[in-house]
Amino acid sequence: MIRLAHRWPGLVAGLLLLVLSLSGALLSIFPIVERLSSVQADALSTAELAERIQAVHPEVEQIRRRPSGRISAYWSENGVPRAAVIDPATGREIASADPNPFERWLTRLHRSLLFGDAGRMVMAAGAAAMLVLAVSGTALIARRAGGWRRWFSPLRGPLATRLHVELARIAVGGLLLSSATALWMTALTFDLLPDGPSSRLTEVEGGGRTGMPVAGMDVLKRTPVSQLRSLSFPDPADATDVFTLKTDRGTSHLDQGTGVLLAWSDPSAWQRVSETIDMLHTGRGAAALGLVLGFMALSVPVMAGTGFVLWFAGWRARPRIRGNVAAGRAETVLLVGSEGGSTWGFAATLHTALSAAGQTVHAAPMSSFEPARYRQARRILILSATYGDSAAPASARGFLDRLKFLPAAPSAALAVLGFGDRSFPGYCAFAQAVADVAEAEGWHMLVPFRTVNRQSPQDFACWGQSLGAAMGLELELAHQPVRPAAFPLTLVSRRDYGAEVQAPTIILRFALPKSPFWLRLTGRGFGRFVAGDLLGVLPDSSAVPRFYSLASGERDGFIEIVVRKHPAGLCSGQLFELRPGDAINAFLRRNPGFHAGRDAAPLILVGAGTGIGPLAGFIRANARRRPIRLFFGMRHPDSDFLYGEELEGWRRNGQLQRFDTACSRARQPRYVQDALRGESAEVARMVREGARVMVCGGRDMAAGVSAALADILAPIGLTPALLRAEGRYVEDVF
Ligand SMILES: Cc1cc2nc3c(=O)[nH]c(=O)nc-3n(C[C@H](O)[C@H](O)[C@H](O)COP(=O)(O)O)c2cc1C
Repeated sequence: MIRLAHRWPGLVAGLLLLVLSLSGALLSIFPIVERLSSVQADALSTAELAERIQAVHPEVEQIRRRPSGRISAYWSENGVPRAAVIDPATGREIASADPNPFERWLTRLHRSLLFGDAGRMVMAAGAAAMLVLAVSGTALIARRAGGWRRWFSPLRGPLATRLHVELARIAVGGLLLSSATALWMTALTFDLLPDGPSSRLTEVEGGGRTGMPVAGMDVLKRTPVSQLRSLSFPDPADATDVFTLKTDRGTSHLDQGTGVLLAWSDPSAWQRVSETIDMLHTGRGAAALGLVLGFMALSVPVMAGTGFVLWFAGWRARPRIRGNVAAGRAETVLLVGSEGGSTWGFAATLHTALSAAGQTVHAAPMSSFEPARYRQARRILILSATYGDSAAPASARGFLDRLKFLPAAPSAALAVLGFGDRSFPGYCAFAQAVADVAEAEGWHMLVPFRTVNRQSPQDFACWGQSLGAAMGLELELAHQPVRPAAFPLTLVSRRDYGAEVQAPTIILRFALPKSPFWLRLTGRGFGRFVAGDLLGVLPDSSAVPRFYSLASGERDGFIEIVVRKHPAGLCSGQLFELRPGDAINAFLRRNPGFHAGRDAAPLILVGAGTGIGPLAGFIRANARRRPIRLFFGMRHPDSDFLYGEELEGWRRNGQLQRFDTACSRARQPRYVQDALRGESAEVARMVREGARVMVCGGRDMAAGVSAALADILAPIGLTPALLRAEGRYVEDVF
């Protein structure tokens, strides 16, 4: 909803916003230029100023002072009205009082697009669009950052996103102010707000005398020029006419024969508010603020450009399903939960097969779930992946909550198919949770919950058969996984380990691929990454990627992974064949659940075998020298001590406080959990002081580490589960 409120005003009013912001930014320069070029006379009294001007121009009718301090005078010469900027020191004219024609044109363009009242209304609509964009943008930034307090937290994602959000979080305050004040000023222009003085002056008449010199009038002597707005002179031939003095405090009338104050009126509260708003919007009287707001307005063209690029990239990346029927007309509603996009491919295959069987099918992301719209639906089919600890993939965010809070289960029957990878501890856990909640809420299940491991076409075809049987259809789902978009990565170096202990392992280092600016802008480049993210490697004859934890971050300038050779493993087999100069096809997948973070909390890193990869990446990136302790398990120090030399170097220069190793095939075999127990007092102390524990390696090792940690933490009243709930115990297991 907020996203829609942000997208549409931006797309519809984009050009208008460009004109508004650019003209506004240029206009913000004039007040400061005027202020710097005006001769200031704030130390003078209004009486002295009026006397000097009257000495040079006896016919003077009015003196005005602008918020910049510029003084101008108005008089008639032979019946012709004249106006000039005045030097307050001499009372003489120094320049024409007419505004600069460019400034006048720009002001008209900014206020009304040069089209009078109709133009004013269009520009007001532009200001309203800007206000909606600023408010919705503020909410989106806070949501993205994870709360208001994290407003300036570091950003990730494509260049266009980062530019857009980075500028927005600096400029949004100024844009909110400029657009809200613009709307107020438009309302004033169209008389939609009251704007008169609080006590209306009744007709004031002089006492019938004339000729008192201005220099002698007490009120004018007591009014410093810094408070003056205007002084209107009376007609000397009309003894009832009076002086009118307008200052920051109000309006007064003076007898021209005695200088006596005849009447006074305060400005109304509305007037004061309107004047403040005028000042905030135009910078007149607050030139420096005006300039700051002008600078902020300059961010609008960049945000409009990047906003358009983001919308266009999202529109292009949206999965296209041919013949998708509207939600209200479909008998079958197909909801998809996907992060990397592969589940959409399965959904397209299912959509095609059901449509060919005569069904009307609507496919949509799970996040758009709204049962009230599915008026004709007889069944809802959910295909969903799982990411991390039972977490929802991107296109299914918020689904479970909406499911739980439905007033009643719909009459349509439900089928849930989970997509996942058995190597993760929470195999298909999110899809399973969806099926469990739906059953608990009383949904009728069309077929039992099933799963698809590693995008297996066979698992999918099998589920298709049971679905077809339940629907009374012949459903053959022959899915060909689509190869994800990948980048060629060239191998720079390889280091071999572990052959002697039957654990052949390599550390592979690839060059960073160079992506053109346009691809980086739209997020289609290789992307930014840190250690702990994943590299999806596509073996030559398969469309299904294998994921490896990254042992380096983008800042290191290379891509590094650690690979163990699996007997008959297709991908690891191909990686072991690589020689420097050879290339593979790979892509990046973010893994925020296993990042070291940028805070200073101490880290306890525990890994075995190839699990050292991301942990080594964290240590390498530890430029700030946060306290890190490493526990590393291997088979034999002479054979598979991965990163052995680097670890010693990192320890010497303070990036690593200490490391302990455990060797399972040494003379005294030990596992990494034994090393952890050997340091239990120190581990407990670090945890008590806020350390985070990060474990990477095989599932058995992770279970052993968890058990050891449970024993170590028991005396201080903590458990691994408690730490996990606080995000202080994370695992990356395989
Ligand atoms: C970072 C990451 C975390 C994952 N976490 C899990 C998980 O916890 N459980 C699971 O069964 N599968 C997990 N998977 C595997 C994906 O769910 C599986 O590959 C799925 O087919 C991807 O579908 P998608 O491309 O539509 O997102 C994970 C994959 C990645 C890359």
